Amino acid sequence: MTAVIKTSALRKDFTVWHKTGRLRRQRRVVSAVDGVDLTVTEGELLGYIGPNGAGKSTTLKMMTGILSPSGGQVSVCGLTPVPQRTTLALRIGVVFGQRSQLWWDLPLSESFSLLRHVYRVPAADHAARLRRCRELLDLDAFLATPVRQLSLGQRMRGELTAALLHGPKVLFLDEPTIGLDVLSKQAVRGFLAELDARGDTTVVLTTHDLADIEKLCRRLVVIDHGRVVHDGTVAQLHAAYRSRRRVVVDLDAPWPADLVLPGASVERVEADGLRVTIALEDTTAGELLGRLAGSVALRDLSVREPEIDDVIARLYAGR
Ligand SMILES: Nc1ncnc2c1ncn2[C@@H]1O[C@H](COP(=O)(O)OP(=O)(O)OP(=O)(O)O)[C@@H](O)[C@H]1O
Repeated sequence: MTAVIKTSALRKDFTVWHKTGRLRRQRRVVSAVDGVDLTVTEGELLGYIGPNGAGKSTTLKMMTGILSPSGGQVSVCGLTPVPQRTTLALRIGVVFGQRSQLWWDLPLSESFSLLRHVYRVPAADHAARLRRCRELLDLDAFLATPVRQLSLGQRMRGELTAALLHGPKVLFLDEPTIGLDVLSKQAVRGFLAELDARGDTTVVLTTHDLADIEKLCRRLVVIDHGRVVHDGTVAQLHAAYRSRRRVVVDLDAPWPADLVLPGASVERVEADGLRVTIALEDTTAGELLGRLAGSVALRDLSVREPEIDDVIARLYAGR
């Protein structure tokens, strides 16, 4: 597999000054990215997550040539981002929440035409890519609307299109679903899933919306205080943090507090003892059911898979 993005011991330090008195200031160095080693291969869709201030945007800015590293190496499409920024711009697409590639006073469609000239895209390629985006992102209803009048969800769909019209090899997305309504989120996720299925674009996605991760990413890199604390699949993350399945049982008579459940623990008792949530630690739902059937008046039962929010919350809390 070809490595499209490679970083080794990548660092970024910022110097910040704090006021310590009326005229005094103290210098402090913040290591926003503190030795990140990462390899992303062609066609991967990588989720890059972490709590606020973890260093996600700073990493993306170094990968896209906006910021120079303080140390280590970064290469994207075989190029060194800052010195080769102009060449790199032709090979990557970028959607950063705060920045826009669109012309605010022009209709969306005119921004797309201008971008074709900026990137010198052959007309047929441009038309084919735009057609696909129009279909998948449902753009037609607002193509003639000036960008400043678009809703956030409409603009984000426009930004995604703008980032892809020159056919980049790598797409960097910083919080593409933040603040979007349910339908726009679905449209963006569906679009990214389709992009992933085609396999010709490598995507790096930062998000605080863990549903994005669950729906889209096989591989997840978690960064905290500038360091990688997990690199693997979502399933591996659950295994590492011993995520547990839960069984919720509804009863006809209150839960007997003295009941012993080997390999499981009672997490919550509600509804006057008629609903109990049990975490499976070292047993299966089947074994638990067998045990419960002889001891309590079961009315209903459901099994809940571990939620990624839980495991991520535990990971962040343990830092
Ligand atoms: N230009 C800057 N000058 C000084 N400090 C900065 C600068 N940019 C980022 N930082 C600091 O570097 C750290 C990492 O910031 P970064 O924006 O990369 O985090 P993030 O993971 O993207 O966070 P968020 O989820 O809140 O967007 C933070 O402590 C931040 O305050």
